[in-house]
Amino acid sequence: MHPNALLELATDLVRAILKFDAPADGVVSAFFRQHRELGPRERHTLAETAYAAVRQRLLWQHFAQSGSGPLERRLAILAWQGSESFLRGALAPHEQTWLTQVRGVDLTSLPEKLRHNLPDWLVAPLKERLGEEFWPLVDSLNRSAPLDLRVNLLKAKRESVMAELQAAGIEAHETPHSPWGLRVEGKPALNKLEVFTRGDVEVQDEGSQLLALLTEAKRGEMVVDFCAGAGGKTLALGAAMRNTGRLYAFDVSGHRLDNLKPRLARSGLSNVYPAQIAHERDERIKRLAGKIDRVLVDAPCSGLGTLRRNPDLKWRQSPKAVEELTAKQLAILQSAARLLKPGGRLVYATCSVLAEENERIAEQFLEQAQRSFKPVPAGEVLEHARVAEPNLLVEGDHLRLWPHRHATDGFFAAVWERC
Ligand SMILES: C[S@@+](CC[C@H](N)C(=O)[O-])C[C@H]1O[C@@H](n2cnc3c(N)ncnc32)[C@H](O)[C@@H]1O
Repeated sequence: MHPNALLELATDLVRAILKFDAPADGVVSAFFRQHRELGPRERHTLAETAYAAVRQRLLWQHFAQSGSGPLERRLAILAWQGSESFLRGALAPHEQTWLTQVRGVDLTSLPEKLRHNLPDWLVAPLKERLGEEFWPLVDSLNRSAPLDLRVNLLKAKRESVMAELQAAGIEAHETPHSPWGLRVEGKPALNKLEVFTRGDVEVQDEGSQLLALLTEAKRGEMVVDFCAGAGGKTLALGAAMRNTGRLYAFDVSGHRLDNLKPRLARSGLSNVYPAQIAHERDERIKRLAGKIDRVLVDAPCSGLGTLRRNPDLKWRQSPKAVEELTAKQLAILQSAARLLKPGGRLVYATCSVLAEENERIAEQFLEQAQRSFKPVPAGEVLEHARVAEPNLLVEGDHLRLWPHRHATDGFFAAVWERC
């Protein structure tokens, strides 16, 4: 494709993605469905450029005040993630001069807002919580997330998967904490490899694996994954149960649960019972009250711990949306808690970094449930689950993961035992 034709497409995609009227990954997929002629390298350049435009939107918009031509073309030029010579081949002489001038600006001289590219309402709580670690977090959010795999121990061992990947020219090493995890070098396509189609591995962030490990589901137990979605954690729980007992995968979204089906087929699990529920007080929940050994509540949340993968969320979320979510989170947690039998374990988790969605929900839950639930320190559970160096993963009684500290998404989890 001619360089300018690709830059024009990048301009169109940047225009579409910056409307923020739909999740960025959906906008990119829809764009590629309309442009089936594009090859993998072109798709990669377009997607990465669009994501870079979202990640550093404030900086690029500041620079794009100079220059000429359509604003989105200037943004696409600034955020370009393909080859430099290809880009230069697309630019008119005045654009070349402008780009060189802009690239010469000393970024350290710019106001903070243009360097962190975050909305004000998010900056304040992050600075308060992280202090000097705020800037390392900002740096980590501007990098892409590593590719982590969870080995399905029902079917394979970590060493054998590593050897098979290596034979396919893919370097992978053990994740630092999860005993199930592998971290792959680069971003190789995996979905056609036998090790994947056979169900020996699933793509899963190490942080998500740690949430399943905290649940410590065991052989023969009755377990509920209350907000199962496409079942990333369901699959990990089912394998931990060695395909025995009963694992209910609940979600209000039938569409998301449908995405669990092919993954379930690959995994070899037959102990999983997916079920769409109408809401958290569904009849099904009432029928199972007091009968369940372990419940994982991977609650719907702002997703602000996943900004490396979903940078659009920082512009699409708002304090009002977070407030609405917190009411839902507490309601789901309280309802899910009724499922547990005495001695049973409840795990509440989010992929948010905000205390409102995390510690505050855990506190409110315990205030109302202190006679029936007692907190369990996450560090002790992780140690018991053979997670390496659990002390690095916790703040007080809770699991707290950060992209800049742990190279995982931002995650929170609290654990309780039913008295
Ligand atoms: C963070 S996602 C779950 C991701 C999933 N556990 C995984 O590992 O792939 C939260 C899920 O909660 C679901 N949800 C929202 N409201 C719910 C409710 N009232 N009861 C149960 N699930 C709910 C959403 O449909 C969404 O799939």
